[in-house]
Parts: sequence; structure tokens; C-alpha cells
Amino acid sequence: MSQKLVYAKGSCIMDLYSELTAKYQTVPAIATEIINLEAILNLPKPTEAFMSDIHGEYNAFQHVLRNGSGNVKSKIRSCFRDEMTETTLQRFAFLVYYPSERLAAIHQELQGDDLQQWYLTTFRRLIRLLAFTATKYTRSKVRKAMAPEFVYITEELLYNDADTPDKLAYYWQIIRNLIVLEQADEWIEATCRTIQRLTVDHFHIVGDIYDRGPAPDQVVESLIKRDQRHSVDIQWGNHDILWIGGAAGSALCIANLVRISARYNNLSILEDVYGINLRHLARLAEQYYQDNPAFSPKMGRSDRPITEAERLQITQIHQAIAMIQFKLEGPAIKRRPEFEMDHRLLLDKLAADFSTIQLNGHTYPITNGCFATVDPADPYRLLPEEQEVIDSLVESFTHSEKLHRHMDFLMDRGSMYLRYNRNLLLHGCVPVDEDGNFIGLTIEGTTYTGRQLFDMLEANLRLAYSQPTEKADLATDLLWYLWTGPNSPLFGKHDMTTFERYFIKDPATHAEGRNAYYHLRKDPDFIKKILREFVLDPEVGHVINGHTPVKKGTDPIMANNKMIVIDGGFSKPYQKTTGIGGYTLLDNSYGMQLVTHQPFTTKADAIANLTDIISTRRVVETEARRRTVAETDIGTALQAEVEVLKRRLAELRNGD
Ligand SMILES: O=P(O)(O)OC[C@H]1O[C@](O)(COP(=O)(O)O)[C@@H](O)[C@@H]1O
Ligand SMILES: [Mn+2]
Repeated sequence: MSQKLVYAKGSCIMDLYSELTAKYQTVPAIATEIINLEAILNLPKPTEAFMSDIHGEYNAFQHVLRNGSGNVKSKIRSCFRDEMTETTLQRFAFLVYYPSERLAAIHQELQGDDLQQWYLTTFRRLIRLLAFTATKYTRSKVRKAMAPEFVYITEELLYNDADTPDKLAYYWQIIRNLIVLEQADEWIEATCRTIQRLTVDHFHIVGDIYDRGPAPDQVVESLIKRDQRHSVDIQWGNHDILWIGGAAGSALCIANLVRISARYNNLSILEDVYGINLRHLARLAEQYYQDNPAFSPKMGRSDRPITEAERLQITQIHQAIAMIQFKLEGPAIKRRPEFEMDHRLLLDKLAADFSTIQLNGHTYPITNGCFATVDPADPYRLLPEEQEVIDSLVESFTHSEKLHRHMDFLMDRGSMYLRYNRNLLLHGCVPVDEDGNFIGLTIEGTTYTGRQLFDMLEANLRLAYSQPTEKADLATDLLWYLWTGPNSPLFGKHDMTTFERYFIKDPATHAEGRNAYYHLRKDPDFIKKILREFVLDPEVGHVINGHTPVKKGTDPIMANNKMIVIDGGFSKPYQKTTGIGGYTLLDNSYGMQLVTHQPFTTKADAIANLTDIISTRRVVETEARRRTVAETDIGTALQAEVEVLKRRLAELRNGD
């Protein structure tokens, strides 16, 4: 895709010319390709879905992937209009979402003739639904979405009309044979997956796959599977950066993510999934830390409650790694004055007996302090055993094969922002001052703001990732800045008050202060300014953000529909704030809709009770007429190909 966009800008037009002339050498071959491409340009624009802030909630995420962000059910509704009762529709929808689980239940419920009848009805319905979802695509694209072993049979069923008397017997014979040859369940499963795939063509993940929830690794695995035809992109979130930073050897990113994993009782992701050895850390934790209410893990993993001994051990680990994090912050802040983070130097503001801290002219009492490893004379110095722990963690992170496979995917499909089909996608914000002027970072005499800030940070992130052995260079330190720096586009707040939240009661010290972007983004003129900065058409573009959970009663659609925030709370701990289970934004040929999902309980519950989490849909924008492929980025690239082919055709006709 990105290669095609380069063509669209015309910079590689000669490459395109040589590529296409080599591929299509005769007049009929060129003419056929022109006909094919121009036909594609007239097809309706495929559906894009946008999600963000999944935060490891794999089951809820999977449900949304399977139900095509609510789109599967609306397709069924349109396709079968008045033919199905609500219960039949619901059952059929769940078969499409969870075919293997529903088939197992059907085998329990039905036998003999009832089962045969169920197969015959279901086959017919699935074929009709597949045909309905496939109308937007070329035959070749539909074929690629099918399981290879069933392509022949499925195409026969799909493109032959069973209502034609001549074909009727042929059609039913295929179906009967699938049943007799015991391939019926396999075909149903494969076809349901094809329907899922065709319902949403492209997924945008607007950041924060990682942290808090139980299975971010499985989210990444399913995105890798889904991406076979480059149909996924990711705009990195601040939490994703911690994990990319971990693989890139940043001790600060590692300390932060291990701390969050302990806080949310997710250490098993590190040990069991990514093979990170936590033995040294556990030993240090046991030696220096006791029970401490401020560090008790927030919630248990849903699969099993934790024992008291486990809770105590996690609480100790949580303190040990938090303290390593605070100690590592000191030298980083000091070696990077350009980050302007001196106000985050906190350990040196503690009284010698650790009972109080001096902040901004106030003295605050310390509660739940755990400073046994801190030397008041040199508070940022790591004890040799702490140094050993962090070194061994860095070693484990930089050598975890699975982590690298997942982070390679995040690097490959991810970026700091994306311009896609006239919209700008980014996780956090574009940092600005109160007057809306772009602000950023000054590095080695150059000030980076707006789009340049994003590009500079991305270039450094890629550099740091390619050099995991460099551990305290600017590029690696910038990874940490992306997580917590005051002008980081992914953080968007002035301070990350982790220390204050653990140790100071006064809530005034917990405020993090959002960048002015977050109130200015309600203004359409401000959004237009942002779109212009990123070289997008301010009149037709939208900005799509994640990162800030949309509070109950607050509108996620702002600035005359130009600004849409889609963090609706897939993350369970944030559902109290949002009151819902998450949003997905859909952009199809008719316009944009926001889908609201209700909180997802468990997969077993959803399947047993056929509870779907989709609720309302709200039209963000309706196109005056259906948009076609021609009006998309891919369409622009295809048009460039058509022009080149037409030129070549004229040359051949002139005897060149
Ligand atoms: O909810 P927790 O675990 O206390 O984390 C709070 C921290 O997470 C942050 O909100 C960042 O995470 P998000 O990107 O999910 O908002 C910080 O601003 C804040 O300090
Ligand atoms: Mn975020």
C-alpha cells in the first residue's frame, strides 16, 4: 500500500512504468488490466474500522473482530429483511461469530433429520450472506478471503443460481455431499470466517494494545493473522511504546512496564508468554519489601483468583521495581536537560528520614513509604543488587524471541500517525500551547513541533529499535520521553504523577494536567489547522484519537464532527468512567458511524446467552452519494496505474 502511495505522489512514476510494462506486454493484456482497474475504481469504498485502547482485553477485542464491529449483524438484517425473527437472527449471527462453538452446541441439540434440515437451511443462508457481503469486491478479492481448500466448492455455490431449475440439482448435490463426506462443519467454519473478513476490510488500531488487561500478546497474534493482506495498521500508543522500548533495551521502559504488570497482576505475561526471567527481581523484592497497601495489585486475572502468598509476593515486586524506576529517572532527567523534566526529580526532595517530601514549596507527609534501598545522600544510586536486577531484565527483554516477533509487527505496521483516506489517525495529541501554537522539543539546536515533532520521534524510535545494545543514547531516552515527557504527543499531559499517587495522600498532587490540545480540539478551526499541518484537506478530513477515555455523558464526536475520540473503555478498569464497553468507528461507502459496545462479560457467557455487545450506532456523517474506491488512497494509486497503462497502450499503437 505505502508503495502505491509513493506512486500516487508521482515520485516513482518511472519505476511504475517499468514494472507495469514488464508485467503487461501485449495490447490485449494491457487493455484487460485497464478494464479490470477501472472496474475496481467504481466499486464501493471498502469498510474501515477504527479501534483504540484495547489494553490487553483479548476476548472483547476478538468479539468485535468476529462481529465486524457490529456490521455482521446489520448485514444479516439487510440480507434477510423480514425472513427471520429476532431470535433466529441472533442465533445465526452467533454462528457467524463463533462457528466452532455454536456447531458444538448444535450437535448437542439436534440429531437425525433435524440436524440434516439444519445443515440444509444453514448452508443456503450462509451462501446468501456471503454473496451479500461479497458484492462490494472483485471475485479475486473474495477468493483470497476464502479457505483455499473450499474455494472451488464455495465459488460453485456462490456464482450458480440455485433457483435456476437446471442448476438446482447440481447445487443441492454439492451440499449433500459436503454433509455425507463429513466436511459440512469445516465448510461452515471456513465460510463464517470469510464473511467476518469481508465485512470489515481494514482495521486501524489507534494505539494502546498493551498493559492493564490480561492478554495483549493474543491481541497481537490475532492482528498478525488478520493482516495477511496488509489489512491492519497501528498508530502507537504510549503503552505500546513501553514494550517497543523494552525490546529496544530501554531500562526505563522496562521498569515502567514491569511495574504496571505487577500493579495489574499481569506478571505472568512476562514470565509465561515472553519468557522474561523475574527470579532476580523476586529475590530482591523479598529481601527489602514488606506488605504495603499502596502496592497491592489492582485486580486479579479473570481466569483464577490469587492466593494470599501470591498477593504478598506481587506487592513486594511492585515496590522493588517502582523504586528502580524512580532511581533510573534521576540520571535520565539529568543527562537530558532538553527534556525539561527537572520538576520530576522527586527522590532528592524526600526528608532524610523519608517521613515527608518538599514539593513546590509545600511539605507533604509520606504514606506507605518503602525507601529501604534509598540512600538519602545519593538517592538515585542503584544498589548493586538493583543494578543486577535491571541488567538481567534488559538482557531478557532484548533476547525474547516472541517479544521481538510481536514488536517487529508493531514496527512494521505501526507509526506515530497515519494519514489514510483523508483522515489523520493518532493516539494522543498534537502538543500545543494555550493559544494553539505547536510546541515540542528542542534537540541539538533544532526545535521540532507539529508534524516534524512526530517525524523526528518516529525516526529516533526506529533507530533505537534497530540498536538494542545502545541503552542510554538519545534515541533510547526519547522512547521514555514518548511515554512520559510533557510534550510527548503520545502522553499529552504535563506530569505523570506515579510517585505522588503511591506516597502522597493530597489529591492536588495527583493532577497530571492535560495539554491545551484537549480543550482546543472541540473547535473546528483548530482541527482544520491540525489537518493542514499534516497536509490533509481541512474541509473533508477528520482527526481520530484514542488515549483519553470518553467520560459518561461526554460526546466523543466534537468540532462539527471533525474530531472523533474512540477510547470508549475496552479496558475493564476504565468502564466505570466511560459507562460503556468501547467504541468502534466505521467508515464505509455511505459515511461514518460510531458503534457503541456494551461491556463484554466472558466469551462463554456471550456464546451461551447469545449476548452481543453492540448497541447504538450514530451516523457521524452521511455521504450525499456512495463513495467509491476511486475516492480512496488505493484508488489514487490505481488511477496512476491506469494512466501509465494507457500511455503504454498509445505507444504500442504508435509502434513504439
Ligand atoms: O490507572 P493507573 O494504573 O493508575 O495509571 C494511571 C497512569 O496511566 C496514565 O493515564 C497513562 O495511561 P493511559 O495512556 O492509558 O491514559 C497516566 O497518565 C497515569 O499516571
Ligand atoms: Mn494511551
